[in-house]
Formats: sequence, structure tokens, C-alpha cells
Amino acid sequence: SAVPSQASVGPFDQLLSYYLSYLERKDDKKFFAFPITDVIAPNYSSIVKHPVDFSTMRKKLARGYYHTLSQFKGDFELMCRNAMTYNAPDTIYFRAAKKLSRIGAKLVSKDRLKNAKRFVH
Ligand SMILES: CC(=O)c1cc(-c2ccccn2)c2ncccn12
Repeated sequence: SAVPSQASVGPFDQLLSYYLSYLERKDDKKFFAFPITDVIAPNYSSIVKHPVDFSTMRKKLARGYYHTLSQFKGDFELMCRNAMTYNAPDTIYFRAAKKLSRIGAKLVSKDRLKNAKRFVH
């Protein structure tokens, strides 16, 4: 469906784009960069009901899907939770998801938000 692209990106979307870039850079192995296929992860699509990855979050941001921070946080936390559901605790993917979710929680924490709110009137 042709969704109108946002001509000028408002301050809120700029903030989410900054958060997304920051979190993508923390995923240096690119485990979370693209949708996971059943080829690289057997039965993934039957185990993980709501898959999400950074490229999907980028698309949703570009289409103006995120209206609140909790929507954005929700997708990020779901992405990490999916990895901690599908993969066993002793795997590199589980550990990477745990680490990434802690980084994300700190990034979008209350005090950071208070500061961010100071600039967006
Ligand atoms: C995030 C995740 O669950 C994941 C990423 C990958 C992944 C991502 C990029 C390249 C290779 N593997 C993966 N492979 C097998 C099982 C799980 N995964």
C-alpha cells in the first residue's frame, strides 16, 4: 500500500531514529539486523509469533507507525524477548539479546527522557 512518506521528519521521529541507530550500532554481529528465516533458524516462524528486527523497525518508523515511545520500546523489547524465547540461554543469540535489552532499557530510561523532554517543546 502506498503510504505517504513523511517529507520533513519531526523531532520525535528524529529522536527515535537516533535511538534506533544507537541500538543498531550495539548489535555489531548484526544478529538483529534482518528478519530471521526458518533456513537459518529451524521452525522459527512457528515458535516466534510476532517477529521483529531492526530493518522492520526502520520501515515502521519511516511509515510513521510509532506515535509513542512505548510503541517503539515495545517492538525493541519484543525483538529481544523473541531471541530469548527461541534460543537457549547458553547461546550467543540469547546472550546478545540480554545485553542489548539492558542497553536499550538504559537508553530510554526515565532520567534520559526527562532530559530529552527538556528540548522538545
Ligand atoms: C536473533 C536470533 O535469534 C538469531 C539471529 C541469527 C543470525 C543472524 C544473522 C546471521 C546469522 N544468524 C540466528 N541464527 C540462528 C538462530 C537464531 N538467530
